[in-house]
Amino acid sequence: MTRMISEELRALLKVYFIMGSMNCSRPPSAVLREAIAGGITLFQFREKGPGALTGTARVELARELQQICQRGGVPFIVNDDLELALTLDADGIHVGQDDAPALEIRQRFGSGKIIGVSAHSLAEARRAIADGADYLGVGPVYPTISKDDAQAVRGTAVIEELRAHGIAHPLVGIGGITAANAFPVIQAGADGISVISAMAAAADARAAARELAQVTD
Ligand SMILES: Cc1ncc(COP(=O)(O)OP(=O)(O)O)c(N)n1
Ligand SMILES: Cc1ncsc1CCOP(=O)(O)O
Ligand SMILES: [Mg+2]
Repeated sequence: MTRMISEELRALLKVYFIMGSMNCSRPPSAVLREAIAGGITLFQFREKGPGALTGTARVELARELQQICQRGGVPFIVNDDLELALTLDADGIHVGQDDAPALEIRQRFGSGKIIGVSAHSLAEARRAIADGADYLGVGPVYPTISKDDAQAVRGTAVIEELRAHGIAHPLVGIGGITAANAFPVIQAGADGISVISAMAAAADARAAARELAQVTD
């Protein structure tokens, strides 16, 4: 399979939902179905941190959510775990600066898969692109309650800096993004936004997804 062209990927990044069971007070399957009905364009399975499932239960949840994505026509990305991504034949993987390098992931995962890499600076973005990243996750833009070890809040400055230095790669902003504060992220040059709590903790994930989709359209 050939690498996904940037324009196709840019469209997939518009409303990128990231979730694990520990982010939900309702069954994750129900939250994901609602989010898909509301118009999410990409989903990342991120089952980690306090209260996260492990072992077989984690793999079973991943399979269940992958099936929901497949039925809904939304690509399924795995956070961090290349073995899980390979086992499930996921559509892609997202890795950070402390995870396996994109170069190594590309060698094992194949050319048709989506590889996302977190970048907090111009240098990290350049390295990720050189290593074969398809898209960048840039943040935290705003304060977040969903990642204990998040780096310092950067506002939209890093996104602006990357675009000003000619980085045209597909990218999403991440960290504390809601429908109320998403527009500056797009204005700064992001192709889309990625969120956990704005959708996973919403009483109505479908409405939350719709509101976010309106901002990024
Ligand atoms: C789209 C997107 N952007 C950034 C991240 C953060 O990845 P990382 O820095 O590896 O942190 P963890 O999510 O693994 O805790 C992401 N997951 N997705
Ligand atoms: C995974 C991750 N990486 C940087 S911030 C963050 C958490 C985003 O979650 P929320 O949208 O709830 O702030
Ligand atoms: Mg990671």
